[in-house]
Amino acid sequence: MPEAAARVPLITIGGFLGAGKTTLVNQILGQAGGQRIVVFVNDFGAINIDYDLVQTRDADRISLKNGCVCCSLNDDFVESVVGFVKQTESPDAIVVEASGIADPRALDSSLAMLETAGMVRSDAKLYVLDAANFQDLEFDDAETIIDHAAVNDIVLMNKSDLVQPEARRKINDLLAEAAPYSQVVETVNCDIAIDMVFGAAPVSSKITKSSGNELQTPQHAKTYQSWSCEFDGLLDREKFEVFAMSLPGKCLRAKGILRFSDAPEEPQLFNLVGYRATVEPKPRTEASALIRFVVIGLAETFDAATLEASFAQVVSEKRNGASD
Ligand SMILES: Nc1nc2c(ncn2[C@@H]2O[C@H](COP(=O)(O)OP(=O)(O)OP(=O)(O)O)[C@@H](O)[C@H]2O)c(=O)[nH]1
Repeated sequence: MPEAAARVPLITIGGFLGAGKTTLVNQILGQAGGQRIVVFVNDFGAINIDYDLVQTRDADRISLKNGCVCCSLNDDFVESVVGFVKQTESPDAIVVEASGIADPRALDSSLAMLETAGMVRSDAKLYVLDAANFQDLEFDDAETIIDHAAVNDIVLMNKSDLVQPEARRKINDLLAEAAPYSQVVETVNCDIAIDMVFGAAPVSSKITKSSGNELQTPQHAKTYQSWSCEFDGLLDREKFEVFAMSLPGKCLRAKGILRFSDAPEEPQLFNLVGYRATVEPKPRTEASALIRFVVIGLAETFDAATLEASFAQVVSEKRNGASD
């Protein structure tokens, strides 16, 4: 069995839809300074957009597609981690970004297996909490977020730039009660030092709050549904803006890599979290030039057919493609 020090350090990143998990992955990669960090990305939905946004070379980002890591992907995940660790030049560290609907406890058994086999050293478990969106959540959703946050070593109270000190204090109070062993760090764009996350002694094993049932049969508190499309073409910017404004209330999260007919060579990154939408130039990666768009919502209110029809009105040119 490899020495503990020789095991590859592994951290996990959880957090609700749109909290800033991919932003955190890129913060860590930006501070890696030549170290090789392999990133596992588990988007919910058929198209893994976060994969495109993780700023590392293709071979070192692994998309866990077609499901949520807490439900269906643990075997693939374990096998893939083992494959990387056994490479002649194994990675310096591994980062796992769970999907925005995953229960952070769900990876515990896989991580325990990998640790027992001497493959990885499980470092900090991180949870990104969207301080801005938290204020708009219904009571049971807010409870779920706090419950999920509480089983992590470090909680990033992210988007601190968007909330008043009083709101931050309330969240801090809730976390102090529910997560006394977690370290809470207020962040903007998940600006945390890499030294804080690697080598940090996990404290989550001390946490007693998680119930045995949840550990064995992780369930999502709610049922989610997504609609996505991917094609080679262009969108009408004004029509897209009207479409985007119609989304809040119909979905929880939307994101996309878009190309508009007035600037086809300048791909844009669209993000909608709750009621907050942004469009900005897409960071450069080696990824594809196709338009990719994903909308995620609660199954009980989600209307994929209407979304698809509305989005079709926004397309000004389509060369080929597919949607789910
Ligand atoms: N104002 C503000 N925006 C932020 C901050 N952190 C992240 N964002 C924005 O929030 C949006 C969602 O960020 P992501 O990193 O994609 O969130 P995510 O958790 O990976 O999203 P999913 O994987 O879809 O669940 C993006 O538009 C980010 O630029 C922050 O601290 N402040």
